[in-house]
Amino acid sequence: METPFTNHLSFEHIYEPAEDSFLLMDAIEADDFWLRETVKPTICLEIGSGSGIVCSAVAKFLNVFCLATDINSLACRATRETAQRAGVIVECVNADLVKPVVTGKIDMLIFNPPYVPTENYEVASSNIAHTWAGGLNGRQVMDRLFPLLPELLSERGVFYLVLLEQNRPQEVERILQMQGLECQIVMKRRAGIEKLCVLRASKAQII
Ligand SMILES: C[S@@+](CC[C@H](N)C(=O)[O-])C[C@H]1O[C@@H](n2cnc3c(N)ncnc32)[C@H](O)[C@@H]1O
Repeated sequence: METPFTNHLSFEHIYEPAEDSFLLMDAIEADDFWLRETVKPTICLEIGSGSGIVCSAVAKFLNVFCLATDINSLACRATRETAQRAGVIVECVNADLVKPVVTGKIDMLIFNPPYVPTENYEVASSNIAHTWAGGLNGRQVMDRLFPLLPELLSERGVFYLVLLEQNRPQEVERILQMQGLECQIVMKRRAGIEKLCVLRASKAQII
């Protein structure tokens, strides 16, 4: 997948693309055939788009219409700029998780969440803390999304989530399986001291 340029951005208040961003893009690229042949996504939503590097790359790679949300308004602006420079349109809304998004229509949902285990008070303590501080087990933000998934995803919808080993990926798998989603860890990577993986949770049949 072609990586969009982000050198027009300052990373003082938004997340600078890192190993987790690239792992997510690689995991999606590895599903290329299945995505094109089975999911055939028409609407993709990235939650927490940051610089916009992931949704812009996905919009271009799969030729899919991308929506994005970010709780940081500066990230929303960055996302729009990155998309424009990549030659795609991404509508980014300044919102908490998926608040304004129409449910039942999302074929592809992407989230590289704030996943670092911290004290709960650190979550949302600043724009930059929003990018990494995940509270207890690093799951405070992503756990709020899980109950919304069955309604949010379309009949063939698929969800890609970046997780850290300390987030207890197997526990997350069980939570999502209980909501009728088929789950699999599709990629793992070590980045310094972090052990990262991408979990895929799907309504569409996996071949
Ligand atoms: C780890 S960064 C990922 C940025 C980008 N997607 C990437 O992979 O490079 C997490 C992003 O989620 C955003 N975020 C954190 N909490 C959020 C929430 N409740 N709703 C929407 N976005 C949120 C942060 O502002 C940040 O941009």
